Amino acid sequence: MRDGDRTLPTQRVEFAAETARRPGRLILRVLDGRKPGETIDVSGRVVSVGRSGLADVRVAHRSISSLHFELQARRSGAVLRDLGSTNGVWFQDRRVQVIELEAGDLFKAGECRFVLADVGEVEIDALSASRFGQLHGSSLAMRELYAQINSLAQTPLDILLLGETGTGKELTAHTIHEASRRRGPMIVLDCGALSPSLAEGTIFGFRKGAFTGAERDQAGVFEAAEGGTLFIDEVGELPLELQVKLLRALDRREVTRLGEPGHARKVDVRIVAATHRDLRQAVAEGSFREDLYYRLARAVLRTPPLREREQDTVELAQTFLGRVCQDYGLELYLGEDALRTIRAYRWPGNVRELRNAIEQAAHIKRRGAIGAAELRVGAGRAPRASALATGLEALLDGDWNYYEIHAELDKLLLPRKLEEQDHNLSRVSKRLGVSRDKLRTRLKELGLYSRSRS
Ligand SMILES: Nc1ncnc2c1ncn2[C@@H]1O[C@H](COP(=O)(O)OP(=O)(O)OP(=O)(O)O)[C@@H](O)[C@H]1O
Repeated sequence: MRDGDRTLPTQRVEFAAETARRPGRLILRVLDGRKPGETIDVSGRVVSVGRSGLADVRVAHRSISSLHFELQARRSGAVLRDLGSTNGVWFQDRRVQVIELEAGDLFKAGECRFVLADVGEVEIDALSASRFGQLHGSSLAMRELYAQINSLAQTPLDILLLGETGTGKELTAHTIHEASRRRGPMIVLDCGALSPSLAEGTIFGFRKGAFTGAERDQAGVFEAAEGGTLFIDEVGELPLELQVKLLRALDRREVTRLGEPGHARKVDVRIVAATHRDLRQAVAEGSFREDLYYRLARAVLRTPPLREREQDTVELAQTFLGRVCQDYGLELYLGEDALRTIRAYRWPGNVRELRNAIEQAAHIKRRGAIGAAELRVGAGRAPRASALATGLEALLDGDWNYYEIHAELDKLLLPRKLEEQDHNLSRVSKRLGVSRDKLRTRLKELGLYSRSRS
């Protein structure tokens, strides 16, 4: 694996399944459009509404974009998000990007009015396990994922994994492969790292002399994964001309090496594809082929972001710490204030961020209790550009409300400024042009106060 993970031998364990309930039932009333007054049950975790067949719910009206908005169920309502529509989403006469709705709220998309008529729970299957294959976590969101992997792994279906960066898509692919009991290997093809000139040869293989530099016959990743699983990571980055060829290979289960026209080779490969991009949006924009999307999306799994499974953070932190200690012969544990910091920090979504924070702290401390001071969560230890590229993008794209976004920005900003000023509150308040009292209140609200001095 590319990320320093370890491959464990496949364990055959029987897990008990249970039924559980989670938010997910949404009833939407469409007041305009072709069938005014129609009530639609849009139950599901995230539901898209638009004019095209790509949307989960189609609303035929000229003012509605092909993918117009999305609803995500919450405990007592739903998060409504504009999907880049032309005519916008409107709530109380204001155009909104993301807003939290309660049952009974009326909103507009283009010229059509909708009411979120009712919300409730749906019944789901979950496994009673705190880990499954290489995935850790005992939150309901993870246990639902385990149940889905468990029921899909041994089917012949190809699987599409959707989820934000660093939420465990690759680990999920490994877990699917292990649980599938397919005897061949799992091969990883990272479309984001493919060199354009070598991409086709890497995927489908080539014959000696097929192009300059092709000095010997070479199998592609499909053939290398024979009898096993081909994990196609960042499939949304695959150039359009290769998307056609990939679709053909998937449909016919055969590949043709470069330089061997007319000589197709049969392959027995299970495909698991992943992307952090919204592929339906990419289809709507024309950068991803619709037929390939439907081919890949026959079975879809979502890896939940950390913010949807906060109860897993301490468990994951302990797991990561155990691994560094084992690898480097360190003797460390998480102190009370570190545990408090881990619980209090609003992790945006990325498990990798949590792992990095633990690993850095372990190398700084080396022995004894890791305290909050070593755990520089959200303190912007990454260079500014990459913090902006990953953290902020995820934040702005995520379903955070106004106050949460400001809190996340402050959690990045304030620890950085405190550190620059040697944790001196007066100097930080002067530097930022905000009163000392206001700054102190804010630090307290965010659980950052204990680390600063006046
Ligand atoms: N459920 C989990 N249990 C244990 N570790 C996890 C879990 N989810 C993610 N991780 C950790 O986070 C890191 C990122 O996971 P992974 O590479 O599978 O994510 P990804 O979604 O494929 O990321 P990217 O989109 O950047 O490729 C892994 O190295 C792993 O250590």
